[in-house]
Formats: sequence, structure tokens, C-alpha cells
Amino acid sequence: MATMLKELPSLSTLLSAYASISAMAMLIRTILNEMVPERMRNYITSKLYHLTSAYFSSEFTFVIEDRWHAGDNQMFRAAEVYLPTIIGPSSDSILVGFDESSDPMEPPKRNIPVDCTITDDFQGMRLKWSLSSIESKKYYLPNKRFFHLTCKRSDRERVEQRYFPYINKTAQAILSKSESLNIYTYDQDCSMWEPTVFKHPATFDTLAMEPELKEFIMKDLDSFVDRKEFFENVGRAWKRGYLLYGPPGTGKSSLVAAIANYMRYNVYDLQFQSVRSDSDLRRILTSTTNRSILLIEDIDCSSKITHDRSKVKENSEEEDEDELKRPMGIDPGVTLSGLLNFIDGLWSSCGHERIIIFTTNHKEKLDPALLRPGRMDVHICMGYCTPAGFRKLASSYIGIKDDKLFGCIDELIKSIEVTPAEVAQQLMASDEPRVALQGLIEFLNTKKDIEEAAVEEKEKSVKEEKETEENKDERQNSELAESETRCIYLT
Ligand SMILES: Nc1ncnc2c1ncn2[C@@H]1O[C@H](COP(=O)(O)OP(=O)(O)OP(=O)(O)O)[C@@H](O)[C@H]1O
Repeated sequence: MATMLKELPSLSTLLSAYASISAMAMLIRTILNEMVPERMRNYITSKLYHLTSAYFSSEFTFVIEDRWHAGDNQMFRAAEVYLPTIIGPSSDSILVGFDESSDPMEPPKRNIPVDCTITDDFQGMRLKWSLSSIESKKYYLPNKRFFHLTCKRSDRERVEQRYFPYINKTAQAILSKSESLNIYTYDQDCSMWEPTVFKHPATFDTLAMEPELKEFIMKDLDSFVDRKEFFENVGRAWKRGYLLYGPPGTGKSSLVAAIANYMRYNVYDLQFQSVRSDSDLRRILTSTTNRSILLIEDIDCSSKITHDRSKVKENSEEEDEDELKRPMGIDPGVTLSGLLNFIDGLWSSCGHERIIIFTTNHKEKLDPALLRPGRMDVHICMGYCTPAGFRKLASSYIGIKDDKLFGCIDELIKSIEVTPAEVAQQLMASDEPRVALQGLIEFLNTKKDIEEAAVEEKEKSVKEEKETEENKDERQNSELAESETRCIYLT
């Protein structure tokens, strides 16, 4: 012990060593301050700080940005759904609000404010969450948002293996139970999908269409959901495409709403006018979520080139690559090829459990390329009202299932082309069911008279045209005969 004490440096030696190290540090600091610019010094200091703090810190932070590659980060979305459910009394602040579907008498919905920290406990781990936002430098781009999740360094693996899957599963369960669906429209100025609460009352039960067709669609949707493994096994993207066609007012939009309500899927309603180019289209489409419907209404109007092309190449089996790449309609940038690429090309595999629905009033005007097998899986014709459709409308709109006027209405409906929208409008005209039915009969009779008059008019004009043609031919023949006679006389 005595020898050990003897070997220790004396206090004066230690003090003089300390003094010379301090002097050296001050000298280095002065030289650095003089010679290295301030920005460079700050950079070096912050790097050194991060290196040492990461090395010595007992905490680990996961950063979850709202975007992931070209699309939305599903982990971010899951956290957004999950975290409001764990805001406890210890939180310093919370965001509160109502959306259009909320009952203002109920407590408001909660969310997480930027820069607020909330804590979660999971399987003995303490986890700290905070949300931050970075302002976008470009006015048309939304701000970047991040969640920071901090845990003990030793818990890092458990968070990855157990906590994240737990959050995803819980968020999915919350979403599937949530009462309201959203319909998204694309905002070109902000380059993002704008949600609005979707509360369309149409269901398969309220739809006026042939029962067999209704059943077929419901079965098709059910089997689509159940066939995840099938799609994987056959190497196809887990998607289903529906083309709804028929005259205006036959219920195409109502069917889309019924499908969304049946599947509990959000709807992304895309107007081609708001898309600048194919790459824009790709970005827009990849930023939609799984378990959703992508709706492109009146596809024939969106794509002028599609029907121009089909007229020229009506019988062509080949797809002309150059033609496909020509911009569609009023929009200078989107091409049919860009759209097809998303439907069944390489991009079709982005995301899963998606339904794509196109609607059109003029199927015949669509480019054959869009109608080829495999592109739109199911083509559904929404036709004029039938007696079965009328009965469904009568039961929904005026609450009656049978009446002695029904027979007469059935006969009229069978004899003319009347849309379910027209029938529905007549049924809404009065609160008194019988008055509404009488009004409908009057309407159908007038429509029948107009249709018959139009047919008569058409037949008359065809007959007149034929007669004019015949007269013209006769006149030409007699002129020819006369000139021939003259020729004979002359010779
Ligand atoms: N098959 C139907 N079943 C029940 N209601 C219908 C049906 N068809 C039309 N309607 C009623 O008529 C209105 C218009 O129908 P909807 O918008 O669905 O027709 P559409 O075929 O999409 O028309 P458009 O081609 O003009 O968009 C709806 O509000 C709906 O109430």
C-alpha cells in the first residue's frame, strides 16, 4: 500500500499537468476560432455531438416519415390511427375536433399535436412518441411530417419485431370498425388527395337492378377478398377491375357507392383533368391506400384519343405502341399506355386488395385496348328500369311492395326505355304513395307517346328519303332514256 501511494503523482504535478492541458485546449480553441469559419465549426461540433451521444446514449429513436419511396408510408398511417387511442391523462396537450360525420353531442375526436410527446407502455417497454413537421420549400408540396419513436436501446429489436406489427394490426382493426368511410379527390395545387367523409346511402339492398346480377357482383366481391393466396399463387396482383357501362341515370355511381359500403373501402375519385403526366399519374395512384376503390368516372370523356384511335383501328388486334403513348384528351400529359401500365402492367403490382372501377355511358367509344381480357375483369351493363327494378324503387321510395297499379306500370316499363333515375324522381314527387304511382303512370304514358311519335317520325322520314331516292333514280333513268332516244334520232 505504501509503495502504491509512493508511485502516485504528487498534487502539484497533477495541478501543473491540468494547467498545461487547459492552456493547450485554450490555444487549440483560439486557433480553431481564428482559422475555421463559424459554419464549419458548428457542423463539426454537431457531428461530434451526434457521434458521441449515439454511442453513449441508452436510447434509440425510430424515425417514421409520412412518405415511403413513391407512396404513403403505411407505418405512418398506422401510427396516426393508433396513437390517438393511447392519449392518456399525462399528455400535455391534444388536438380535438369534429368531422362532418361526427355527432356534436359526443366528445370530440382526438389527435396528436405537432411537437407534443405521448407515452405508450407495451410488454414492459416504455415508448415515447412525438410528431414533428418540416415546412415544404415549394408552395405546392405539403409539409413533411415525421413520427419519432424513442425506446431503450436494448428494446430496439423487440420494438421492431413486436411493437410495430401490433400497431399495424390494431390500426387495421380500428379502421375496419370505424363508422365513416372517406372519399378522396385529388388536389392538383397541393399535389395530394383531399379526404371528405363518404356517407352515400346506396347499398345493394336499395339498388334497383336484376337480382341475379346483384348476387353475382356480391359473390364476386366476396371471392375477391377471400382469394389473397390464389392471386399470389398465380402470380397476379391482388386487384379487381370493374367496367360499369350504360345510359345516364341507370345507377352506375349508385353501384360504386354500394360496393364501397359493402366492402368498407375508401373511394379515390380521380379526374383525369387534374393529372399532368404519366409520372404524375403513377405518383397519384401509388399514393392511394390498400383496401380502397380507385374510381375513374366517364372514362370515355377523359380520353378523347381512346375513341379516335378505336375508330381508326376498329378491327386491329395489335396495340400500336406509338398511339398508346399519345396524350389523352384535354390533358396534354397522360397517355393510354400510362393508364394501362397501372391496370395490368408492372405498376399494377403496387399495393394490394384494390378495386379499380371505370364508368362510361358509351362503352362502344372506348379503346379496344382497355376492353381486352385481363384489363377490366368484369363488365357490368347498367340497363333501363325493369319491373323488378321498379318494385325495388317503389319499396325504397314509397314503402309499398304491391299495389293494383303495379301491373299497368310493369307493362309500360317493359314497352319503353325509362331509367331508374326517372322512375325514382316520379316516386319522390308526392308523399302520398298512390298519387306518386298515378304520377308515374302519367309520366310513362307521356314518354311512350313521345317515343312512339319519334319512331313514327323516323319511319316517315326514312320512307320520304327512300321515295326521294327512288324519284331521283326514276328521273335519272328517264333522262338517260330520253338522251339515248335523242342519240338514236341523231344517228
Ligand atoms: N339502379 C338504381 N337503383 C337505385 N337508384 C337508382 C338507380 N339508378 C339511378 N338511381 C337513382 O338515380 C340517381 C342518379 O343515378 P346515378 O348517378 O347512380 O346514375 P349514373 O348511371 O351514374 O348516371 P351518370 O352516368 O349520369 O353519372 C341516383 O341518385 C339514384 O338515387
